[in-house]
Amino acid sequence: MVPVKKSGMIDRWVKKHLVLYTGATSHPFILSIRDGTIDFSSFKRWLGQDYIFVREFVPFTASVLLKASKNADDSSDMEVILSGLASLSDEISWFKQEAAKWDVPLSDVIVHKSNQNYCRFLESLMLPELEYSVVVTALWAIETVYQESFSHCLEDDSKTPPELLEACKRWGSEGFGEFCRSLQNIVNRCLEKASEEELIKAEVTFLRVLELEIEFWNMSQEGAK
Ligand SMILES: Cc1ncc(CN)c(N)n1
Repeated sequence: MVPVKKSGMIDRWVKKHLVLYTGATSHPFILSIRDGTIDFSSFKRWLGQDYIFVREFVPFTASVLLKASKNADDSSDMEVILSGLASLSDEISWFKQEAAKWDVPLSDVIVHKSNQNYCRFLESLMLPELEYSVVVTALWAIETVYQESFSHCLEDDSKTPPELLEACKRWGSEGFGEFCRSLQNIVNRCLEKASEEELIKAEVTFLRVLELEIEFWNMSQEGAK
């Protein structure tokens, strides 16, 4: 008999919320990179705002790591999350280099409302009372939106401008995909054991991440409103 692979909660949620998920992972901003029509001023806007976001993302990821060290029932969770945290150091350096290349003064970036909302949401997830299963779901969702999005820009028939290939490879490459799959396995395992209340909280958190990611892409594409 062929063993039937039990699909995890994440697959079920992605199917259930496919419209919102696709909205975040195939946003017009990303599609404009993929088809080569992107307006470089949008890319520069995204660059400056995302630098601010990533700086906020560091303490959030550290807070997930702390919860993993206290609550994870598999010690390898800590190693996966630590590798993600460690790579953010390189990511910040990359943003600084890229900003210099594109003439984006990072010290003068005015934090856009959508970015402020997202950073505030990250702060709310750092509260100690928030369960590990909920915050690791958020970490998975945040990383996966970038992974899926940028991987579209590396597909064979994409016309991604050469100047943007490095950015696309940072998140769209197989290595980052492997990291996201490891996070997905952690989330599925945590959710299998979660209470009904925790499951609802994790699903709501997943949906909020998708909404905030869409708003972030909208801001990058449309500019400050
Ligand atoms: C808004 C946003 N979302 C996700 C990522 C990937 N760490 C990011 N850099 N920025």
